[in-house]
Amino acid sequence: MKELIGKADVLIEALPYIQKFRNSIMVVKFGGSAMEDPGLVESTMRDVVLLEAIGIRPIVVHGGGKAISAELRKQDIPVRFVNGLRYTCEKTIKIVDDVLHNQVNAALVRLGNENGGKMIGLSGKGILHAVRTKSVDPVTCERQDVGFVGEISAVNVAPIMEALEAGLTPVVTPLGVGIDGQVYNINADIAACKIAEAIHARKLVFLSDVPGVLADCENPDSVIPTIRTDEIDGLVLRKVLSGGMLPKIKSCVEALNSGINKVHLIDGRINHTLLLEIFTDHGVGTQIVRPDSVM
Ligand SMILES: Nc1ncnc2c1ncn2[C@@H]1O[C@H](COP(=O)(O)OP(=O)(O)O)[C@@H](O)[C@H]1O
Ligand SMILES: CC(=O)N[C@@H](CCC(=O)OP(=O)(O)O)C(=O)O
Repeated sequence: MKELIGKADVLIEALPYIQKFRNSIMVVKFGGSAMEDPGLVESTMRDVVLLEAIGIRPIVVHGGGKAISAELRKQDIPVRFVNGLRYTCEKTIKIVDDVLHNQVNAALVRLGNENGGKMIGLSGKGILHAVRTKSVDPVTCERQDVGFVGEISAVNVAPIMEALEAGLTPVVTPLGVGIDGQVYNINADIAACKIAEAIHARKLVFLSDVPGVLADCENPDSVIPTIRTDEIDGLVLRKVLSGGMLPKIKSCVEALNSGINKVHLIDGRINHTLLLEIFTDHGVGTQIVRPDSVM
């Protein structure tokens, strides 16, 4: 009996958070690096189903960088990243489109629905308008061509809003299309931030393969619990942030500056980390805030 009452206590503890976030739109960026363990992927999608079931309106924007790299290697196509962005040649963009849509998106939607969710896969191609971009070195500002990589010029929120209004959870691929019809590869972190901005999401959470932003990448215990946006340039210059963390943090700053209240970076390799972040006060991972926001 004691054990059963304990379970009910857990539900009651979540009550203020359920009341706070009910009807709120929450963007969950599910990184490819947190998708290595199939059991965890299913558990994460089940957590999203729980959010949906209690009246929070989640939008999943997923990555799939590791799955894309694996497919490129299988086809003997070199894998190259420049400041966190994949060099994307003509062959690569086709593989990116195929892997994101047919492998990653399809699997996430299926897992969500098998667990009682109402998920719908949406290609970013109907949502993200893009123009070809270059990679910019965060320290030297040197620009480098990275092929068919897009910068988001506009977000068509209609397909996402239609899905939400129909009670569905959109699961979105990070792809965009130019006015000429060219498909562009878009970093999923940037896609998640731009969608969160355009849709005025209440919360934006990144699930990745690190416990948070680390002061020392070699030391998993060095998580920085809170980072103010005005501290980020210093972290970049001191090379505390590198690789995949660069587009993530850069786009978080833009999202915060355009009205998103808080961004959270949490460890997608830990079971139920998303629920812990939303329904407890324990503060897992790193939160990124504007200097003026109350902590
Ligand atoms: N200071 C830092 N703290 C944590 N991770 C960092 C840091 N700097 C660079 N990284 C790298 O960023 C990676 C996460 O970004 P990325 O590989 O793009 O993951 P995702 O698939 O979740 O987008 C980590 O695995 C780590 O290698
Ligand atoms: C331009 C660019 O780098 N696009 C990414 C898109 C997928 C992605 O961002 O996946 P993660 O979130 O798993 O890193 C790529 O090709 O890997």
